[in-house]
Amino acid sequence: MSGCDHPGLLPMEAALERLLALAEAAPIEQNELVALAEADGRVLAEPLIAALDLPPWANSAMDGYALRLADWNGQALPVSQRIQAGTAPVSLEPGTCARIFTGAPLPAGADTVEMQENVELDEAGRVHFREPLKIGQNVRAQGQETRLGEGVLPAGTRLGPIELGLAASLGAAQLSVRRRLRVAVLSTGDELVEPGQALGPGQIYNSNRRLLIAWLQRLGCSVVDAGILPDDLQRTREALGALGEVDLILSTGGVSVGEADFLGIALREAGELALWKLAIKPGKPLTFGHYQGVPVIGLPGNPASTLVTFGLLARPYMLRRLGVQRVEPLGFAVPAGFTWRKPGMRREYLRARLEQGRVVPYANQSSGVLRSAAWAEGLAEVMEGSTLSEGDMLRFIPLSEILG
Ligand SMILES: Nc1nc2c(c(=O)[nH]1)N[C@H]1C(S)=C(S)[C@@H](COP(=O)(O)OP(=O)(O)OC[C@H]3O[C@@H](n4cnc5c(N)ncnc54)[C@H](O)[C@@H]3O)O[C@H]1N2
Ligand code: MOO
Ligand SMILES: [Mg+2]
Repeated sequence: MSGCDHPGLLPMEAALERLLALAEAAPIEQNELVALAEADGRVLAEPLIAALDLPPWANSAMDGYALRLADWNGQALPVSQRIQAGTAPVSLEPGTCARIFTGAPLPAGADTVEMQENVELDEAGRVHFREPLKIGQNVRAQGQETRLGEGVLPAGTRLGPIELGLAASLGAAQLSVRRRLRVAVLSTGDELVEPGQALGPGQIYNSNRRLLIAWLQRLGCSVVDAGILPDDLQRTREALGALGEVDLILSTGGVSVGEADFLGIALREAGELALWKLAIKPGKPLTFGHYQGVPVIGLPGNPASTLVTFGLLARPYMLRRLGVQRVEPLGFAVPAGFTWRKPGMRREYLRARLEQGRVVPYANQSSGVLRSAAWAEGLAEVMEGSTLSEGDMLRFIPLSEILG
């Protein structure tokens, strides 16, 4: 495999680097306190600091008997108390053991738990332990997971079920999170009609709007639906200018070189385009600019181009504005289940599946075919300038890594 530069097309890494630098220059810095129940998908604004030791007290990892090992010389021990989870034990009487259950606090004086399967009880109810016993066995020490005051999650953490569970375990009822990113979604195209309406000649249904709004909602954004914009320069200027209250305008279509592609023109007259034309397929005419100070990402109109550029470029940009550090999907290396004979000038993101551990691309990779992505489990990355034989390794980015 070898790299290959295309004059005028920006390589993927450079495009992403530029976008992330633009994001860092426009960070969202307002925070809000939200209940845990509302925090899924949000970004932590301040580190989560442990307000207690976890576990708060030493407890038993097993159902069994607690003893002080130094008190035991092989003799049977009487049971002096019974301790269930949720109760407070008294100190262990010397020369005795305590009946104890999983998650119950260890009584002061005890340091070891034996599981009930390993002991025998005699008629007098005394417990016969067997060698060997190891001091501390089956005891979960106070603070073994987390110490009071310790930083548990850094600011910039994207909260999901695991982080919310962890915050709950530390007793946090509310978290300080970045406010939602406000994103306007604009669909450009004279041909677009909303589902539910009849199609006229030359018309198609608007799929990008639904795709993007659902995706943005999963990302925790607050969405302004700016509807459909006709292919008209003056209307484009007006529409962009009317969306001032948002953090980002996300449009689809109108960024290529056609005579009805006005989004790029409107952005260019408003100032410098920070980004246009990338060495990727699909997604070449991806555009970034500003309109009256508001960042605008112009996603190419073809639905698979919208999907790829949103997932691999716009999504990282948006997360970085909220302070998330790791914003790019990792993916993993898998062997190709296909051959690739013609090295391309652009890096390709094939809509593909894994079959028997190998990447199989959808047969029709046209950027107009959204069905390819519904069939796919991920994006298979074919580097610019490379050829592939079956079994050669390439990166596979599961859609699940970028869809939320
Ligand atoms: N002469 C050239 N033509 C094109 C080039 C080029 O380099 N030279 N690039 C092609 C590539 S690559 C792409 S990608 C598209 C991008 O076009 P635009 O972003 O300008 O988008 P449109 O022209 O408005 O639409 C493209 C295509 O997508 C359909 N579309 C648009 N919006 C939606 C929507 N909301 N829902 C469903 N489908 C949508 C539209 O009907 C077109 O078929 O340009 C190539 N052309
Ligand atoms: O970049 Mo376009 O998205 O190849 O079809
Ligand atoms: Mg066009």
